[in-house]
Amino acid sequence: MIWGRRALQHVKRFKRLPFQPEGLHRCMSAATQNLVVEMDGKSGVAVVKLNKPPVNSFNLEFLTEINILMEKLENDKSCRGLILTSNNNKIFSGGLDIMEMYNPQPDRLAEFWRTLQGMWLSLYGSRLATIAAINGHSPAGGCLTALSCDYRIMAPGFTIGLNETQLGIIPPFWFVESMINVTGQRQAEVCCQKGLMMTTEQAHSIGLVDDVVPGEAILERAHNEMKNWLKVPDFARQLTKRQIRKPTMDRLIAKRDEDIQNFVQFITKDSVQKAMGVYIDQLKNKAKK
Ligand SMILES: CCCCCCCCC/C=C/C(=O)SCCNC(=O)CCNC(=O)[C@H](O)C(C)(C)COP(=O)(O)OP(=O)(O)OC[C@H]1O[C@@H](n2cnc3c(N)ncnc32)[C@H](O)[C@@H]1OP(=O)(O)O
Repeated sequence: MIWGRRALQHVKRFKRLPFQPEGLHRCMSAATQNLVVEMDGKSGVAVVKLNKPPVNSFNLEFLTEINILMEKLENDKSCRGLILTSNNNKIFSGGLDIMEMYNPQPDRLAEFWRTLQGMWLSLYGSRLATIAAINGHSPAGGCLTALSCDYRIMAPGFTIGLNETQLGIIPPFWFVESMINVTGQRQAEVCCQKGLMMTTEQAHSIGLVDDVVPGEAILERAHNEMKNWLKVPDFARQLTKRQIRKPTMDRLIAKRDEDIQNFVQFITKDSVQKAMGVYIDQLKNKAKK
């Protein structure tokens, strides 16, 4: 588990999650209730439901909460698998909280990005078998989160993609590499450059999604798939995953500060702030209609 020093400082502001590995437990975060965790001590599978209305967008506090939980699961020897889904059956995650990037305080903006890097590093590099049960729309940061898992199951009728270029934003190299590593270079070139939001079926056809299952059956399917992953001895699976993912992770670890600086410089540009203001107005007006 890889932690930024500043992220750890931030973590101290949150209460510890009352995590109990034995038996079936439902544990709500004492701090914000943004995560619903169901841990089955018998199978060693934790189901984590994103539960931050209205759209499970990732702000600094939510990312920190996820990082705390990931650390707990990583350290819990009885936990072997993680199924990540949403408590909202229409939206898996709306991606990064746009309000974190609009009129930001530079220090908080940098901390926000470092914490997102931490979330990606911990999920992408997790020793756990990880399955995303994508039961709703999953743009941008939502797509990145799904891409960080080992396997993706998606319900029909929704959209997914790294749509940053459509918003005039450049997806960072680790977003793009996550896509390349799942879909291959050619498909990643097309969908990242064009900022495509794909239907479930389109995402399935390019390998971004491994399986398409109706929303009501998605968790059952995820549990069945998890059983297959957990038939493999943990040690062999974990080291193989590490071998495959390490070069991508190492590239971000080596450039973490530079990546934060690029992000802060880019987001605080007047032109980017102006475009973001227009985009937020469009979102809010759409919501009013
Ligand atoms: C070198 C260079 C390096 C540069 C490096 C820069 C890298 C940046 C990388 C960025 C990654 C990202 O994830 S950027 C974020 C990208 N995400 C998006 O664009 C998603 C936008 N949202 C949507 O498409 C939709 O809202 C969707 C999630 C499908 C849900 O649709 P619905 O119709 O169900 O709901 P809506 O009515 O639209 O939204 C409900 C409310 O939630 C708000 N809302 C929706 N998405 C939100 C979001 N992401 N953040 C905050 N708030 C959001 C709306 O404004 C509404 O607020 P009220 O009106 O107050 O109720």
